[in-house]
Order: sequence, then C-alpha cells, then structure tokens
Amino acid sequence: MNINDGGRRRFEDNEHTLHIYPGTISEGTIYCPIPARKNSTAAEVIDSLINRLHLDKTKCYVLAEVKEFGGEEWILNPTDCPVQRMMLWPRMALENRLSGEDYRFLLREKNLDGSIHYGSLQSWLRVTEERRRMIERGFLPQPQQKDFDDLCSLPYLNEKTLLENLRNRFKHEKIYTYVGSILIVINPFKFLPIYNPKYVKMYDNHQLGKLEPHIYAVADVAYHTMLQRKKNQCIVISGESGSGKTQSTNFLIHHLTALSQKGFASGVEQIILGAGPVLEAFGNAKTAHNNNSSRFGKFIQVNYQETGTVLGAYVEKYLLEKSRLVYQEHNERNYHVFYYLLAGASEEERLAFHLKQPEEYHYLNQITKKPLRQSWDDYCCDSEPDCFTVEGEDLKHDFERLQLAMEMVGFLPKTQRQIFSLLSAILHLGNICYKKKTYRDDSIDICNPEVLPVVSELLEVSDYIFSCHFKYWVTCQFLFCGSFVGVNRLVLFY
Ligand SMILES: Nc1ncnc2c1ncn2[C@@H]1O[C@H](COP(=O)(O)OP(=O)(O)OP(=O)(O)O)[C@@H](O)[C@H]1O
Repeated sequence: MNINDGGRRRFEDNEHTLHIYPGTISEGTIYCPIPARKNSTAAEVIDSLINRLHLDKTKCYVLAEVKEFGGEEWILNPTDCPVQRMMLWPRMALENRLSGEDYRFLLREKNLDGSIHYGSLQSWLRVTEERRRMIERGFLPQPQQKDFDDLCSLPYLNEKTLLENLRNRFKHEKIYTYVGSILIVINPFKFLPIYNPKYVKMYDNHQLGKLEPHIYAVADVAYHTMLQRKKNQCIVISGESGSGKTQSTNFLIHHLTALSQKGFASGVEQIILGAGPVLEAFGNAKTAHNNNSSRFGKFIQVNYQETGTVLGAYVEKYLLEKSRLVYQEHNERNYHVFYYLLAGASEEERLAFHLKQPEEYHYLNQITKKPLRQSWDDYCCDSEPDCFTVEGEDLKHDFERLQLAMEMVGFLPKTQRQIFSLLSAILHLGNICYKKKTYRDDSIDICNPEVLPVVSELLEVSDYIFSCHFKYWVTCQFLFCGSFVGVNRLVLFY
C-alpha cells in the first residue's frame, strides 16, 4: 500500500453526514441529515432527500453550497460531489454548527426556464434574531444620521471629520466607504449578511457610487469595464496585517466567478478554490496580530473568454517570508504545513518521514522558550500558554483538507509524498548542531552526525553527495532573508 493512502483512505471509506437545509421547500424541517460518501453525487443526494422529505417528484431540485460569511450560493452540477466540497470547509464549519452556520448546503427548486427559485432566502436569513435585525436595518435605506458614503463629498475634509465619518458608519455596520473610486474597508471581525445572492444581483452592472459602497461594486465595475472596453483591469488590495486583505480577495474572486458562471459552480471555480487551502498551508502562519497571516504577496490573474466566462486563474506569489522557516518571534509559529504534517500523518507516514513531536524540532520549538523577562510585571502575567496549536484549531482535519486540496489542484500522490518528505528533511536539518573545531578557527564540526543519514534519505541523495554539499548549504541557510509587503493585486485579463 502506498504510504500516502493512509490519510486519504479516511476520505474514501468514511460515511459523512451532509446537513441539507430545505428552507420553504419543506416547512418545519430545519435541516435534513443525509449520509454520503466521497464520491456520492449531488443527484444521488437529492434523490435521498426527495425520498426522506416526501418531496414532489415532478419538480426539479438542485443543491446550493453556501460558504464563508453567508456568502454567495454555488449551484452544484448533478455530477458534483458534495462531500468533496464540504471537506474544503474549515473544521469549525463541519463540527460546530453555531459558529460555522454560514457553511451549508441548501435545497433549491429549479424553475422550468432553468432559473433557480430563491424564494426561501428571507426565511433563511431569519434564522437568528441578529440576522432579522440586520434585514430590518437593511443595506439600502437612507442613513438616519448624516454620514457620507464617499469621503470626497465631506463638506470639510480634514483628518478629524474623515475619521468621525468612518467611525459613524462603522457603528451602523457600514464597513465600506468610497474615496472616489477607491474603497476603504474597516474589518468588522464578525459576520455581516451582506455577501448573499441578493447583493450579487443588486450590484450587477450598476454604476459605481449609485448604491451603498460594497466590495461587490468594485468587482462588478472591473468586470463590466473589462468586457466593454476589452482592456485588462487591476484591483490592488492593501492594508496592514490582519486588516482583511485575504478575506476581501476571497470576496472579490467569489463575486467575479459568480458573475462569470451565473451562479453555477464549475470545475474551474473548484480548482481556484482548491488552491486556497494549499497556498494557506505553505504560506500562512500564526503571527502576533493574525492567527492565519499570509506571509507572502499574491498576484492573482483571472483569465476570461470574450463572452465573460472564466477560463482559469494564475497565482504568482512573491516575497515569501523565508526567514520564518528558521526563526519565529515569541508568540508566533512556523508555516502551518509543518504542524499539519506532524499532527495528521498516519503511522506509516510517521515512520517513512522520520517524524517526531513538534517540541523536538528546533525550527518549531522556539516559541516555547520564553523571552527574557525585562521587569517584575513580566513575572505577573505568566499565564501565556506554551503550545503548538492555536485555539479552535484541529490540525488533523487541516492535514486531511490539505491532502484533498492538493489532489484537487493536480498534485500526484508521488509529488505529495516528495513534498512531505522534503518538509521533514527541513525540520531535521534544523536540529543539526555545530561546534567549533579546536585546532582551526574557521571551521566547524557537527555535534550530532546521526541526523545526516536521515536527511539524505528524506532528500533522496546519497550520504556522500549530501556531506559534500552540506557546508555550502550551511552558508545558504544563514543567507535566507525575506520581507513581507502587505499588498495583494488582483488582475482581470481579457
Ligand atoms: N469583511 C469581513 N467580515 C468579517 N470578518 C472579516 C472580514 N475581513 C476580515 N475579517 C476577519 O479578520 C481576520 C483577518 O483577516 P485577513 O486574514 O483577511 O487579514 P490580512 O489583511 O490578509 O492579514 P495578513 O496580512 O496578516 O495576511 C479574518 O480571519 C476574519 O476573521
């Protein structure tokens, strides 16, 4: 058996439970649990639902997937596999229905003309009191308090009036404000129901500034300008760490693909979304400001056909913070993928990749060493936990999700295995200790030479070649440097 099979077999064999929300199609049913396997199709799941809920068999139904922040609905094709899509959701969405309630499958009725009946949207949003209040508040009604949705319209423009205007709007949960064609976003750090199909439709082909500011408006203007003028469009997303750049990029991509696919999930969209967890695992890490901070800049190019349909996407990464591999500040971590691998690898993988516990690796255990205490106060706040997991994190689940996403974006099992082997080699390399040779000033000896055969096995190079190149590698290791620029650029290529 292939070693990689260990983790993936859990997906193949396990029976999962899909929670399908029928809304007004079946009054009185909040959700219907349907058992399904990795390869069960949406058509099969709908058949089970029709039988279970005694639905009208003459009608046509579709499954819709709802993702982050109550976002857009993606209509699944009959051959799509809901379990595979669900496994890309964060763990919170799978286990804790309260905090993950925005991730779900809805049952929708398809009209005779092929359009989807969104009749139950209102009752869907009425699930909690908080959301009902949001609907009543509405996004469109004129502001009660005098605020300006475009800072250029402020009668007196100075720092004070500008900040007061932004604060006023934020208090009313209006996180978006224009400055001409620039959009300012204030991170709300909580769910706002302003990313559902109602908003997709509302901002479709509208003039910037006519409606309340919204990130969809920016995506929409870029999309339609590209089609009309037949020219590439570029959106630059910039801000400090934790300000919401990644989240905004996701909203933009979701909206751009929604406009292009007219709400239907396609293979392309699946691949674009599958790339997310892979990039996140290898390029994101916990920092003092953000538990899931991207440590690289992204250049995302979305390619379109003349008809406006998405052809594919290309992601260029730059300025990855390489120094994080060998050193992390206090209260920060190395890249997520190391923790995923160590927690989620099967027994066979552990043996083959010579995996140890996280605290046994120098490149991972630096956060457990407390910083030097500067003052008496430092002794009082000693409650900070020395741990390798972030609160609410399930590293095993994240490793399975990563393996599935790698498979979806086209990594062959052999390549995946080589990548994990390389990751383990990096960790072992970090454990090599050096001592100065006593008789020569400028050379060093390795204190623990037993690590070298392990590393050469993982890198699949002979012990001899590895030893010859090792000195060169030591020099390179200390030359690793990286800086991070908090800018994402999203380009629409026509
Ligand atoms: N529009 C939003 N609505 C609700 N919460 C949001 C929104 N944007 C961001 N957040 C919250 O803020 C957190 C940090 O956002 P995000 O990771 O996008 O920041 P970032 O600017 O990409 O950070 P970094 O530069 O460190 O990668 C997210 O995990 C999310 O919880």
